[in-house]
Amino acid sequence: MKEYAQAPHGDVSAEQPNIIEVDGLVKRYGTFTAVNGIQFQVKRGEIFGLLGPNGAGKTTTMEMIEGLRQPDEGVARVAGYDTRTQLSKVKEVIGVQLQSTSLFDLLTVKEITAMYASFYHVPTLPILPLLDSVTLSEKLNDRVKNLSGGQKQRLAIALALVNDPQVVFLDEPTTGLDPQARRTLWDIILKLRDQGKTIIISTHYMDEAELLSDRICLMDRGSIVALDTPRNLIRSLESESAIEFRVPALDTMPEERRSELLDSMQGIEGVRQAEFRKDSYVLYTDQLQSALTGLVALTERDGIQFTDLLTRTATLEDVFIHMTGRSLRES
Ligand SMILES: Nc1ncnc2c1ncn2[C@@H]1O[C@H](COP(=O)(O)OP(=O)(O)OP(=O)(O)O)[C@@H](O)[C@H]1O
Repeated sequence: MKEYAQAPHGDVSAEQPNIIEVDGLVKRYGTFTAVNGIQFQVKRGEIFGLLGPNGAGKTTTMEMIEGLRQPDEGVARVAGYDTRTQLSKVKEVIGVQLQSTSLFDLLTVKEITAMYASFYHVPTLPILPLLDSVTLSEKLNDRVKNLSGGQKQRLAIALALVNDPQVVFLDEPTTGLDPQARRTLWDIILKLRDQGKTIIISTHYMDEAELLSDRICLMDRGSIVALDTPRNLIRSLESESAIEFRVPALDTMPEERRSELLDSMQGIEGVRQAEFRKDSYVLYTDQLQSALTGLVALTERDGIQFTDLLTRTATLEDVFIHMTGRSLRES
């Protein structure tokens, strides 16, 4: 199996010019504010991940940048073009992956690609090499309805690339796909970046965001909670490792005793942060050995049994929980 651990994060030089500028974007639906005054820049050639739980405002943000949705306030510029007033220019330089459900089921792969190409006034890419680049050349004459989920998503990406755009928008491209199909798509996305394309990808999978993105914009409830490289986001926890375990006696423990226990754990040498989450304790540390030793000493002293102990490296999920108090999945 291919090894993804070495994904080339941070290749994009800080000196690259901005290709997208988002300044104070707001979107309201009635009294509900879906996007609440966000601001960021995307550099040419980077993969920029929008990561957040369902309803965080990722799609709305992307659609305002694409010019598909009018912001109530603020400005988005793509390659210098204002998406409100220069939409036809914006359309020439962007490609947008459509959700597979909106593809025409009865057309063949080749026909739908030719149809999309015919929409453009700018020169489009030759169809066969384009479909080959998303490993669909063998499916040329198959009807869209007969494609698998992964093949449909690859076709949707090919359609987004037909005008050879500078910026490609991918909205949750791997949702619902099996692990192999996700990996195939990741390969295609990384190759697009190698070709110099700028990619904005939204996802609620933290592994995907971490693997693909040069920088990640963590969103929650319409706002940006953090924006940095995956490595720096995790570093912001100041803890490389997390220790998780359960204490079965907790169910019968008085509330006061529970919080005393959490305070004691917080006091273990090397523990930077102690949290109680769902039914488990989570300790964050940069000194795994001394935190573990301290935990064993504490529980022995107080006669507390723990179970299901595991140690792991800290992840973006931990960053999100630290920032918002909720997990990416449960929000
Ligand atoms: N047309 C609309 N009318 C009313 N509310 C809307 C509309 N479109 C989106 N919303 C609401 O705005 C919020 C943000 O939605 P958005 O689709 O941007 O989130 P998201 O982060 O992309 O989530 P998901 O992963 O579920 O697509 C949600 O609470 C959603 O219900």
